[in-house]
Amino acid sequence: MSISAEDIKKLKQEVGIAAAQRVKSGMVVGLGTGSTTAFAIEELGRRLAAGELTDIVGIPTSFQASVLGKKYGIPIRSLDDVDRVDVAIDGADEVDPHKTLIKGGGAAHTREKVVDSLATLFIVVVDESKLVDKLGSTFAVPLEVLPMAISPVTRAVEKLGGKPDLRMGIKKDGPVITDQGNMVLDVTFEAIADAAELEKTLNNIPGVVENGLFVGVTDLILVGEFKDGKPQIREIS
Ligand SMILES: O=C(CO)[C@H](O)[C@H](O)COP(=O)(O)O
Repeated sequence: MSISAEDIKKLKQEVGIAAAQRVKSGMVVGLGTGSTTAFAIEELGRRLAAGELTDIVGIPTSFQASVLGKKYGIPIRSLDDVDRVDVAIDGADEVDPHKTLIKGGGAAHTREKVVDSLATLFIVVVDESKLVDKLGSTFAVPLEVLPMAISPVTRAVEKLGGKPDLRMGIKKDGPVITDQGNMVLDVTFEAIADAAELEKTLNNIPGVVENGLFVGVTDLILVGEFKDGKPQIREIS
């Protein structure tokens, strides 16, 4: 049974709020990127304004997360200002049964990997449509690539059996440019047998800044799903 866009939005909201409710006063919080995390950031702001939370700071994983954090009154800091990240809340494009992720639908996976990997507790927030048996079945692996290296990186991933596609802007002519001024190649692989190995192989190609495979980083997944017609949250740890 397919879920409507409205129902998916509802599930994103539920898991975003649930993740934000796990944050405690005094914590350094990694603020992920995307429509699901946006609900978490909004809930953090609501809790701060209501006095349920005090003294948190947010480490944004993108320009967009920074803008949202400021909008909702979360003090924004950089990794230079803190010595730890207590919890990070972030979305994903695919989640497999080993808690391995593909991220980067918002072209923010490079900063996301830095912040999410540092977190003592990394919470992934997704609706049930993101769960897959095999990684790569619905989403390509995004690579952030230095613009001057697009051609050699394209050839290198083709040699690995991947089909690269330069990500183009939707409301912009030309390629998507990341927060770091780079481009994104979305690479489709027929099968990803060993995600850990592929993550390393891709990052070893000169010119690749980071790829969207997140292996061994996830601590907890909150999945929004419908059961008996009602939205509920399943925890996978
Ligand atoms: O990796 C990401 C951005 O780079 C997002 O977390 C991912 O694309 C999920 O987004 P959404 O919550 O909007 O479905």
